[in-house]
Amino acid sequence: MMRTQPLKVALLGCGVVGSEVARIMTTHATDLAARIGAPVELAGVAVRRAGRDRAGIDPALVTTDAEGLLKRGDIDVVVEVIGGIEPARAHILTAMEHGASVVSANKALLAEDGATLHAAAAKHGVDLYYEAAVAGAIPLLRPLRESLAGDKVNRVLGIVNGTTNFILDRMDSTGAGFAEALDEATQLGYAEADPTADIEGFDAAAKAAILAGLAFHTRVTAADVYREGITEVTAADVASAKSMDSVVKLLAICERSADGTSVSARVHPAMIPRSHPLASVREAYNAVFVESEAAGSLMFYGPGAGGAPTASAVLGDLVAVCRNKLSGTTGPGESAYANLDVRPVGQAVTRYHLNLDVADKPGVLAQVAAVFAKHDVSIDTVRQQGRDGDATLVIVTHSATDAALSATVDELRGLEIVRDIAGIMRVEGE
Ligand SMILES: NC(=O)c1ccc[n+]([C@@H]2O[C@H](COP(=O)([O-])OP(=O)(O)OC[C@H]3O[C@@H](n4cnc5c(N)ncnc54)[C@H](O)[C@@H]3O)[C@@H](O)[C@H]2O)c1
Ligand SMILES: N[C@@H](CCO)C(=O)O
Ligand code: NA
Repeated sequence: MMRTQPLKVALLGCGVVGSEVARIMTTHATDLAARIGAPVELAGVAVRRAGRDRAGIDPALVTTDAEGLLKRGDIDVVVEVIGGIEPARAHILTAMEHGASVVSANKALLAEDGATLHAAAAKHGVDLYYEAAVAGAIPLLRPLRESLAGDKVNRVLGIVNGTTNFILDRMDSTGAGFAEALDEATQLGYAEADPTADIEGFDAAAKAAILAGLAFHTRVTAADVYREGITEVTAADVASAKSMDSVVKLLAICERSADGTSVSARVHPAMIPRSHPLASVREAYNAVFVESEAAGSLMFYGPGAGGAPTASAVLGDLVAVCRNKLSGTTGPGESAYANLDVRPVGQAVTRYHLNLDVADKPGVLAQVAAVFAKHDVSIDTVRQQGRDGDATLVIVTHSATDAALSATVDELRGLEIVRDIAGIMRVEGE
């Protein structure tokens, strides 16, 4: 039976995502009502600046007083698509205190202080859903939170930032340098005016924290995630990867340790073989592998950004929390019972690629190999390219800790025969 009394929705923020949420709520109102079991009504839209023409939105609903809207007392669900930490956090807490469930796309806030929001949701008996916060439209958090709740996830590995994937893809396909590829991403509207959060890896690190928390039932914040962006990736690095039939991708990697007692999360550029499924993720798409004990490897792929795709995830959450409201229940809350240690990256092991410019004379290879051996870094392959008396050694190691590799590089730099070390990059996916 369809309830005739509508569920009231307050929209906070009416930018790229918010305007698409409002549009779909209007154009798909009949279907949404049928799926929920009650109509949903846009009861208010909080914006930063009033007076703008917002297509399809009744100007009478628009307010700059978000707190006033939330304190009215008749709002059932709040959709937060402002972004950033404050005032988004304050608004979400006010909404929950007044009995509203919350749908948010705010990865920065969830990764910094998800615990406070989850605690408030539990205290006030409301929902907190945020599928749009990671990998946009791709259903990923619900599968982790619900579909895989009976399995044991060991690893989550993926491309979770569209802007940087677009830049690296262009560098690979055209040979462009980083700055040139960033310009193109900006012109095409992929990169924001201030692209720092994307290119320095903050956006991906926030997403990695959220993924690790859900995957391992452990609180992981953005500060726990090791982070390197792509600003140091050069055309030469990409060319070097190409010569090894590999591509450079910005990866988010969340792992359970072999003994199962700790987890780690890291975001950094890495070389992966061109044959790896993540290598074929082009332009601004996202893709995430989830490796779990019983299910094996699952791959999630699709648009990770953009107004309409992100709104799709928001609307899916909206339907879910409205259904819960109607049936007087809430969905799963925070699951952090495992409380595993979160390891620093220095202890995480990966393979490394590096280019050493060395003098081309007898004994050089042995001296270089001795330094690797001294720091317990085992060499997998060495390829030598000669150049007028000098040579470049392209070295790929077996798995080593970041700390061991750094110590190796430091000592190599001190050798008289080593002219330069470049292209230091992790190697994943083999
Ligand atoms: N755009 C995407 O592709 C995408 C994808 C996934 C998640 N997200 C997340 O969605 C959220 C919104 O992103 P967006 O791309 O729509 O950003 P946006 O900048 O286009 O929109 C945010 C809107 O909020 C408004 N705003 C700022 N402060 C406000 C306040 N105090 N009260 C009311 N409104 C206020 C701004 O004026 C702006 O219109 C962010 O958390 C973002 O990380 C975006
Ligand atoms: N800036 C983000 C938006 C989606 O979260 C990206 O490029 O992936
Ligand atoms: Na998603």
